[in-house]
Amino acid sequence: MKSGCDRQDWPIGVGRRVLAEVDSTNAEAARIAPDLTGPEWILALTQTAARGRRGRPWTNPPGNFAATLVMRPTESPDQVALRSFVGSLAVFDAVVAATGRADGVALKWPNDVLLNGGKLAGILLESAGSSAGLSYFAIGVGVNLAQAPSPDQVEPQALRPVSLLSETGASVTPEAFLDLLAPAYARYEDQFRTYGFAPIRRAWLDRAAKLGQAITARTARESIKGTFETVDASGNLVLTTAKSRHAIPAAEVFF
Ligand SMILES: O=C(O)CCCC[C@@H]1SC[C@@H]2NC(=O)N[C@@H]21
Repeated sequence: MKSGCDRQDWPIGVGRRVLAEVDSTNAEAARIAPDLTGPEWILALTQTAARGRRGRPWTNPPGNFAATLVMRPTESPDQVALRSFVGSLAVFDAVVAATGRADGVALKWPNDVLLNGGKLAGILLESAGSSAGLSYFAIGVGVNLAQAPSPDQVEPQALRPVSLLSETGASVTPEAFLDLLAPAYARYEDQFRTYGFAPIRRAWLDRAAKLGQAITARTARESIKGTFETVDASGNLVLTTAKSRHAIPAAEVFF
C-alpha cells in the first residue's frame, strides 16, 4: 500500500483547501467559482448537507472522503459532461494506489466506483452557465473510506454500499486519499485535453462492470433491459435489445 501523502506529486497550479465542516463541497465550489484563479480541490472533513445524484441526499459519515474539484471550463458543455468519466477513472486509480490491488474494483456507468460488487464511491458533476458557455464546473467525489451507509439509507434496488476499510482493511484518511486522487485526476485531465475522449473511453471500458451482460437502464420515460454493448463517443450508454439499439444519455442503471 502506498503510504498516504506524497505531496510532491501534487499537481502544479492546482489549489487545495481543507474545511473542517461545510454544507456541501459542491455548494462551496459554486460559492468560490467567481473568484477562482485556477483549479481548486475543496476537501471537507464533515458535510452537513451533502448531495448525491438526482437530487438525493448523500450520507457522509466521519472518516469518509468528500471533496470537489472546481474549474473554469474552456470547452463546450458536452465536453465538460465527459469529465464524469475522467473523474471516475481518477477515483479508480486512487483506490488502487491506496490498496495496492485492482481486483474487485470496477466502474459502473456513468460514474460510480464499485468494490467487490458494492458501491464504494459516487461522483456528482455540476456546472453553471448556458450552452453558449459555462462559468464553472465542479466534480464532487464521495468515497466510503471508513464507513458505508446502511442499505436502508439507499434506494431499494441500489447496489449495497461498501467501504474501503471493511472490504480491504485499508485505513486511509481523507487527506491522504486526496493526495492520491488529485495527481490521478490531473493525469487523466491532461490526457483528455491532449487526445480527447477516445483514450478515456477505452480506459473506462477496460474497467467497466457488466460490459456485454444484461443490465437495466431506467430513464425518465422508460425502463430498458438489454445487453450493455458499449459507451459511445459521446459518453452515452449503448444497450441492445432483441428489437433495437439504444444510445442513452442519462439513466439510472441496475444490475
Ligand atoms: O449520488 C452519487 O452517487 C454522487 C455522490 C456525490 C457525493 C459527493 S461528496 C462531495 C461532493 N459534495 C456533495 O455535496 N456531493 C459530492
